[in-house]
Amino acid sequence: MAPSAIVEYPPAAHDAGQVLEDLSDAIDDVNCIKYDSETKFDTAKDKTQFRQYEEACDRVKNFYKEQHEKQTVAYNLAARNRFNSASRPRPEMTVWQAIEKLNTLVDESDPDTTLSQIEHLLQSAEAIRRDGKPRWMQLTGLIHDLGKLMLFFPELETQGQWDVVGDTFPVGCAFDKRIILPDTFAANPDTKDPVYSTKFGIYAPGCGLDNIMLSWGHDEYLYHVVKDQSTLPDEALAMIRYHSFYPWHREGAYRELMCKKDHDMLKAVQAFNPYDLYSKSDDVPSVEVLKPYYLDLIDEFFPQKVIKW
Ligand SMILES: O[C@H]1[C@H](O)[C@@H](O)[C@H](O)[C@@H](O)[C@H]1O
Ligand SMILES: [Fe+2]
Ligand SMILES: [Fe+2]
Repeated sequence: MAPSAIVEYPPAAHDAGQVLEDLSDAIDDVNCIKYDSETKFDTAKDKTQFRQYEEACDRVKNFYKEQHEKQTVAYNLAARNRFNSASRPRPEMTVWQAIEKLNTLVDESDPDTTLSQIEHLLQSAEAIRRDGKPRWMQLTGLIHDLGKLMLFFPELETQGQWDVVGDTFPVGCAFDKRIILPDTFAANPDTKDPVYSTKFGIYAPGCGLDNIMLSWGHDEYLYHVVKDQSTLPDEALAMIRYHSFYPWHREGAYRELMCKKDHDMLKAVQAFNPYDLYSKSDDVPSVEVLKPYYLDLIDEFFPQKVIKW
């Protein structure tokens, strides 16, 4: 360390904000959650080449056109009711069985990978592990897209991929221009609704993201499954629930709906995002080699092993 970096005590300047920031950095260090460290990827692709939706292929563009037309408040309420219905038979399987089951799915919304989901999940988890992040975060990387299993559960009556994958955004208030391909909302009936088409719609400023209906899909579904059946911390739950909410965590939209807690959650989600996105160009991992390590990790945070999906 260069001599100029030696900190004098007592500090010359009494900047309370700075002191607090230093303290919070120190606490993050202790918790091993240093969010701003350099993240390394064996990336063949540079970061500006990801998420290029205007230039994406028809598979992706058609996906978003359909999703943006069909994600309405009415649909959202119906999907949540189906999920919460006490009479819904809940499929049961371990987390690893769920990962293997998802293996056949290729995500139609994704311009950056055509790998199977098991490979995407292992790439994310391995990138987090490589950077020395805590075990709960590695596990979050491993499971974050398991909500896509919805597609295989007929009781949830998913309508195709449009109500399972892709970016998310709130329904019940105006669709922000910072959502990808924003013009494709024109045919969504909620854009003609006198309340849902206004800036805050059915929400109040500062009401908190917990009180917002995000478009229905794999994030929200998995969040509810994991919240009740794992010992993962709040940051992990936020990473799962909001990882597809790019207009918020990347573009800065909908910030006026946040409450105090959401600011901490935003930092966590932003810390998670590069591992989800940029690991897509990493080497394809070997499932068999990695399996024993991740089986242990799953056991650590899912005490009852067999999960109700
Ligand atoms: O295409 C992707 C994919 O479906 C991801 O799982 C989701 O989290 C992203 O936000 C989305 O853009
Ligand atoms: Fe996802
Ligand atoms: Fe992902």
